Amino acid sequence: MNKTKKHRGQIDKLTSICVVLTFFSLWTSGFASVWAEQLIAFVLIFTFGILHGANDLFILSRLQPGVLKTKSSFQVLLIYVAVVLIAALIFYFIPAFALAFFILFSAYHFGEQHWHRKFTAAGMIRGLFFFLYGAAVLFLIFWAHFEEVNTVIGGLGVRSFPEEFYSVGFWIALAGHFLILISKLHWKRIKAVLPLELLLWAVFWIVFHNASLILSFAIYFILWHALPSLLDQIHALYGAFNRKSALQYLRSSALYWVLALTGLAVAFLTIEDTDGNFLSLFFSFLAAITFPHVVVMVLMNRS
Ligand SMILES: CC1=C(/C=C/C(C)=C/C=C/C(C)=C/C=C/C=C(C)/C=C/C=C(C)/C=C/C2=C(C)CCCC2(C)C)C(C)(C)CCC1
Repeated sequence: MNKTKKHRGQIDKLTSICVVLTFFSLWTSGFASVWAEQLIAFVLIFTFGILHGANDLFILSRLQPGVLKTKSSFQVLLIYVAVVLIAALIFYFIPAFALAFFILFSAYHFGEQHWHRKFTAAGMIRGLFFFLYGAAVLFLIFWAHFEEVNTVIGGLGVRSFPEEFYSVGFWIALAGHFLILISKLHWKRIKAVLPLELLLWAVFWIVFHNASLILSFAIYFILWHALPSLLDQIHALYGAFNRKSALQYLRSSALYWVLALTGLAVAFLTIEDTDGNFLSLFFSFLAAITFPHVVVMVLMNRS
C-alpha cells in the first residue's frame, strides 16, 4: 500500500475512534463533577493540545519555506518567539482587536485541519470555506455557553455580547459553509462526505450543549483538531505514523512543550490582571502561541 493511501486509512480510523471518544466524553460528563470535567479538559489540553504545536520549529527546518530559507535555526527561533511576544502584548494592550484576530485565525485553522484533504476547490473560496467551518464550530460552543464566554472575554477587558450575537453567528457560518460545499464539490464527492459531516454536527450540537465550556472546547480541540494534526505532522516529517516515528516526534518536541507549559505557569503566577479568571489568562496564552503555529501549519499543508 502506498504511503498516502496508508495515511488516509489511518486518518479514517482516527475519525471513527474520535466519534466513539466524543460520545464517551459526553456520557462521562453526565455524571462527572465540574471539577472532574475541568481536570480531564486541562490534562488533554496540556498534553496533546500543547504538544501538537511544539514541533513547529522542526517542521519549519524541514520545509525550508522561501521566506525563511536564508535564516539560521536560531534566527527562525527568534522570529517565532517575537511573534508570540508581540501577540501577547497586543492581547494586553488592545484585547478586543487581538481577540477578533484570534477568532479569525482559529476559525481558519480549525477549518483547514478538518477539510484540507476533503475540500478540493482552490483559490479564495477555499480559505473562506475553511474559515466558515471553524467559525461555525466556535460559535456553536460560544452560543451553548454564552454567559460563561462573556465572563471570559470580560476578564480580558472585552465587552459582552447578547446570546443572539452568538446564535446568528453560528447559523450564518454554518449556512455559508454548506452553501459553498454544495456549490463547489461534485455531487459524487458531496455524497461521500455529507453523511459523516451531518452526523458530526449533530454530535457537536449535543456535546456542546451538555458538557461544560472548557470540556466542550477540549473535546473539539483535542479529538477533532490536535490528534488529526499530530498524525498529519508525523506523516509529513517521517513519511509514516508508527511507534518509532511517534517517539521521534515526542523527542524533538519535548523541550518546546516543557517551555510552553513553563511559560503558562510563570504567566499564571505573575499576572493578576484578569479578574481572577484563569480561563481568560489561559485563552490569551493559547492565542499568543496560536499565531505562529497557524502560519507553520498553512506552510505544511501547502508543501
Ligand atoms: C516552538 C516554540 C515554542 C512552543 C510552541 C508551542 C508549544 C506551540 C503550540 C501551539 C498551540 C498549542 C496552538 C493552539 C491553538 C489553539 C487554538 C487555535 C484555540 C482557539 C480557541 C479559541 C478561539 C477560543 C475561544 C474562546 C472560547 C472557546 C471560550 C472563551 C472565550 C474565547 C473566545 C476565548 C515556544 C513558544 C515555547 C518557544 C519558541 C519555539
